[in-house]
Amino acid sequence: MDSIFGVVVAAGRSVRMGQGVNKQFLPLSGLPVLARSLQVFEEAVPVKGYVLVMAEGEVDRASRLARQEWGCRKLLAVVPGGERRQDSVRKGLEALPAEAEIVLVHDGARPLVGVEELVAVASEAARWGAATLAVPVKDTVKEAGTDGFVVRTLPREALWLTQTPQAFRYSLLREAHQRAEAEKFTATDDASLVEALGHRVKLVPGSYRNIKITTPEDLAVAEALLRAPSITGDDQRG
Ligand SMILES: Nc1ccn([C@@H]2O[C@H](COP(=O)(O)OP(=O)(O)OP(=O)(O)O)[C@@H](O)[C@H]2O)c(=O)n1
Ligand SMILES: C[C@](O)(CO)[C@H](O)COP(=O)(O)O
Repeated sequence: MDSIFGVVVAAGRSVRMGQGVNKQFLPLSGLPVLARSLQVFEEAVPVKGYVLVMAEGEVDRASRLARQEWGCRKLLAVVPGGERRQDSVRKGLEALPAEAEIVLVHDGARPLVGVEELVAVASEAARWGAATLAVPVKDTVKEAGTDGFVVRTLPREALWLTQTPQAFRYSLLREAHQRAEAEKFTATDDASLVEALGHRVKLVPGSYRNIKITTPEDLAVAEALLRAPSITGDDQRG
């Protein structure tokens, strides 16, 4: 059995949430978004431990809340993040113990992921080296020009929305981050950095419930989903 660890990033600025606070501290059905995200790592038995990445000024607060109020027992360290998401992930990776073989990278802003999804993506990473949860696109996607007109319509059958956790062999993800640093390459997810190495990333079908809390309406949607645990919408492909 591979040694599985996690990195949860929550060091962003929450600009699109527009409330002037870290969105991951906002309450979601009575519990902060971040507490819910960490709970999944606590409950996933194969996960041995995880590192939390926070903005520099929130490290102490998050550490106290997680350990004293949210009951986080597998939390190994809370470390300061960086300017870009990938900087925060890199700093989290550097704080993992040497025994880490598989690493799950998760957005603190995705509180609705299920334990079984987390375990599934880790298991695919153990097999393929790199894997990400993803769901098929439901809308028709247009590529636009700077003039605001459509350039082309993309073939929907081939399009997936990627989520987190994304899981990787630790050595592969470290190499991908080091290469991105050396080549000044920025990407919005870790899978892209691994793809840039020429390594294949396995898509693991996830759930439409696993939304990212980005704008205010996402909180309302997440509240509704928590009230209706049986709604998944995962069969609605087309
Ligand atoms: N420098 C950064 C940027 C983002 N994140 C984290 O990466 C996840 C996904 O990012 P996103 O949802 O875009 O969060 P923000 O960057 O905070 O959002 P915004 O662009 O609206 O400021 C979030 O959990 C966020 O806290 C991070 O740890 N460090
Ligand atoms: C990692 C991610 O959640 C996958 O969908 C997403 O790319 C994060 O992007 P953001 O711009 O930081 O929201």
